Amino acid sequence: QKLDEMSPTARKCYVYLNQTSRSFAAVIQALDGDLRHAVCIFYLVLRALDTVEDDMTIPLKDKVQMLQNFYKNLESPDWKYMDSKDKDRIVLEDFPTISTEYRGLDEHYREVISDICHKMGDGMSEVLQTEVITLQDWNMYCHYVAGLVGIGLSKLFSASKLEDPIVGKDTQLSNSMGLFLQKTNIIRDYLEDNIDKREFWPRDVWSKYGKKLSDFQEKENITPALHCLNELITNALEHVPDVIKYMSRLRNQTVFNFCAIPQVMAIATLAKCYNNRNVFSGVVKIRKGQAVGLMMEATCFQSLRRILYKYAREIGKTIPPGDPSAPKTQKIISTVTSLG
Ligand SMILES: CC(C)(C)CN1C(=O)[C@@H](CC(=O)N[C@@H](CC(=O)O)C(=O)O)O[C@H](c2cccc3ccccc23)c2cc(Cl)ccc21
Repeated sequence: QKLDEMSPTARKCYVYLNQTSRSFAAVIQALDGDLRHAVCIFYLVLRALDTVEDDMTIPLKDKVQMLQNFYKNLESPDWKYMDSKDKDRIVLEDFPTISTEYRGLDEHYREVISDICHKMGDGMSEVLQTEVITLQDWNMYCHYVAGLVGIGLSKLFSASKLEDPIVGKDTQLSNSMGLFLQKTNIIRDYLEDNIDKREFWPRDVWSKYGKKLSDFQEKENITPALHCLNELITNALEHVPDVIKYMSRLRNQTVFNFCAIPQVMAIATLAKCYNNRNVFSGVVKIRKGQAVGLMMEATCFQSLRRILYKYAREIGKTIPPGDPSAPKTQKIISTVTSLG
C-alpha cells in the first residue's frame, strides 16, 4: 500500500516511525499484510509510553498516574502531552493521530495493544520507585519494558494468522526474546546510565565486585569491573536457547527478518562487550557495516543459528583465566553451540 493511498493520519504515522527509528522502520514497513500497520502503531504507542517513562522532568506522583492511565489514552481522541522535552516528543504531541489509527485497527490487534499498554504502564509505575537489587528484580524490570513487548508482538503475529497460534501462546519464549534485548541494552549502556544517575545493573551482582556501581569507572578497579560485566553477560546468554526455540517456530519470512535482526545485533553487541574495558569508558556499539552484514545474513533459521554460534564461540575464546563466572560462561556457550 503506497503512501499516497493512505489516509493522512496513517501517512503521518509512517513519517513518525521513520523519525523515531532509523534502521528498524524499514523492517517494520516490510511486514506482510495488515500486520505491518498493527506493528507500526504498536511501535509508536510503545515509543510514546517509553518517552513518558524516560522523562525525568515529570514529578514522580504525576508520572505514576500517567503510566497507570496511559492505556486509556488509546480510546481518548483528544489526549496528547505537550510538556515533553524528549527528541521523540512528536509521538506525544500528536498522539491523537496515533490513537486514531489505533482505533481503526482490527479489534484483535486493539485488544493486544491495549492489554500490553495496561500491564506495561502498571509495571513501569511499580519499578520506577524501586531499585533493581536481585536477579529476579532485573528479570521483572526487563519483563515490564521489553518482555511484554515480545508477548504483545507474538500475539499480533498469531492474530494476523501469519504465524501459528503457539507463537502467541508461549509467553515464556516471547518474554525471553525481550529479556535478551533489554539485558544487552542495560549491559552496553553502563556509562550512559551512570551519567544520567540511573542504575539498572542488579545490586546483588555488582556489590560483590565494588562498593558503588560508579567505582567501575576507576582504572584500579578494572579487574572486578570486568568480572561483574562478564557475570551479567553470562546471565543474558541464558536466554539464547529460548531465542533459538522461538525463532525455529516462525514461518513468515517478513516476521522472521523483523525478529532476527535485533537478536543478532544483540549477540554481536554482547560479544563486543565481553571482557571489554571500553564498556566503562564509552558506549560499545557494533560498526554500521557489521550491522548491515548481519541484517543481510540473518534471513533464515540455519544462518541465524550460525550467527549465534559464531558469536557464542567468540565469547568462549576470550574467557579470561580466573574469571569467577568462567565455568558458567563455558557451560552456556557449549549449550548454545551444541543445540541440534
Ligand atoms: C526495549 C525494546 C528492546 C523492546 C525496544 N525495541 C527494540 O530495540 C527494537 C529494535 C530497535 O528499535 N532498534 C533501534 C536501535 C536501538 O534503539 O538500539 C533502531 O532504531 O533500529 O526491536 C524490538 C523487537 C523487535 C522484534 C521482536 C521483538 C521481540 C521481543 C521484544 C522486542 C522485539 C522492539 C519492538 C517493538 Cl514493537 C518496540 C520496541 C522494540
